[in-house]
Amino acid sequence: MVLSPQLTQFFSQVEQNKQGYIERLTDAVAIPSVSGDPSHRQDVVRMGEYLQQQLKELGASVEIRDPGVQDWNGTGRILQLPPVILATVGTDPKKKTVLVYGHYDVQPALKEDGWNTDPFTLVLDEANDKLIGRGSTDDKGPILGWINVVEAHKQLNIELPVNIKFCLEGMEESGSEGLEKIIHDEAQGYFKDVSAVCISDNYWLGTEKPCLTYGLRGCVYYHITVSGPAADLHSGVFGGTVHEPMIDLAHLLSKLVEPNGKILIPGIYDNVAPVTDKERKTYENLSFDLQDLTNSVGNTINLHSNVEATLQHRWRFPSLSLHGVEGAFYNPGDKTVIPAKVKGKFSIRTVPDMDNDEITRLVKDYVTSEFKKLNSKNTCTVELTHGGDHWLASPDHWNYVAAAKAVEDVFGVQPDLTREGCSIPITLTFQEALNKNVLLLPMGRSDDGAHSINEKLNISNYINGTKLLGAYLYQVANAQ
Ligand SMILES: NCC(=O)N[C@@H](Cc1c[nH]cn1)C(=O)O
Ligand SMILES: [Zn+2]
Ligand SMILES: [Zn+2]
Repeated sequence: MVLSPQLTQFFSQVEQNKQGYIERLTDAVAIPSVSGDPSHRQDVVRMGEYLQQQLKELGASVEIRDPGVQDWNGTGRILQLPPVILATVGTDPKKKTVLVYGHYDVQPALKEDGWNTDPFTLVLDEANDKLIGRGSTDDKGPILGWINVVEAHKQLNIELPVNIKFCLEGMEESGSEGLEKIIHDEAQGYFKDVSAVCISDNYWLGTEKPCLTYGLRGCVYYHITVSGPAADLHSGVFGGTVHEPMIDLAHLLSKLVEPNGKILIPGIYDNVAPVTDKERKTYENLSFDLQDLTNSVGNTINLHSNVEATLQHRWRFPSLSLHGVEGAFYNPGDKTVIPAKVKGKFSIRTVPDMDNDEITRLVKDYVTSEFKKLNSKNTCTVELTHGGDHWLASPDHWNYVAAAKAVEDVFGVQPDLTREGCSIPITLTFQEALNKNVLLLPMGRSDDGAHSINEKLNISNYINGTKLLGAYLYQVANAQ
């Protein structure tokens, strides 16, 4: 494979800039832009301002859109949502325009969660090729990767091969509130000339080989609330004399899913698309084995004994997870309390051709009928708290062909074609509102620990990932 002179020049500029790129990620990780915690809302805004400044310094024209306000967790506490950043680099009508989406908010992180180091101080561990810190891989590293590409071209005084339009939000980890409306409102405005969309916000299947991702599961999230007593009760005084909300809830939660992962809600599997022979072939020859799962999980607790079943249950079958119970006693030690009101939280990852409204109807009917069987005098309600649809794109599209060639330019291998088990609901919005192909082009590895403790991005993934994003733009420019 022979690289063009521009790409050769660009790759060597990226190598030279390595220190500067790490410093940029250090600055970004230091801003604790946790969207799910109101006390950090100003930090999310500050992170957005940091990106706007970086983009302006590189010559981008930057606009912001106001997504409005948020009623935090339905508590009546009204919070301003962080701005959506729309930035344009290049407006040449003869060039294609790539829309780049990313998010500048992060998941919560506390040292006490088990981090080895302060989550918001980027640790450079050169011996192990790691950059450790919250947001390093999800999603600050990839966003900065795009900015690094623009900077390298400016330094080299060469034009980008395509126009870039950025759409950066600060609420992805909290349901992307307000973004969907902005995309629809701007479909014939800011987003009008977009040729294709690229999102770098997921991970390689394993740790060795890059991949392109063309599918995501959806997610519907529910709360079951059981309440009875007017206040928490003494279990010695009242235990055995009243219906206990926590006992009712434990029974209900146990009726949702079997320990082997089978969902017990009647009708839930009815609309799951059958596995075709063509699809079966897509699980062959992927750079993934059960040891990759074990390594990422940190234990041998796999439900399925082969790769095909494991990937099918991650990508194309629904799953139900129990997340937690609000209102229950959870501190260390023993407290002899009967909690007055408990809220069980669970979600279902959805797949083609499941329908969110239909799932919610099935969930509500089932939980209500199971509660009736308990003959409890407590009150039980079920509510959908947020939902997003599954997504599937065509990997035969020129956008994917361009990305595959870019992977070969940088890594000298053909990428795996993968789907993902997680959800980025805005992906489907871009596809439907703009009627353009969307590509997921990950930078990080499967063991990066996104959302977990000690989140990391390998230094080589950051640097080669920056090269990949740039090479992709060149291949898009040449695509038919
Ligand atoms: N990087 C994608 C990701 O982690 N997405 C979240 C989105 C989500 C869904 N409900 C709440 N957040 C995921 O959990 O899949
Ligand atoms: Zn993300
Ligand atoms: Zn995330």
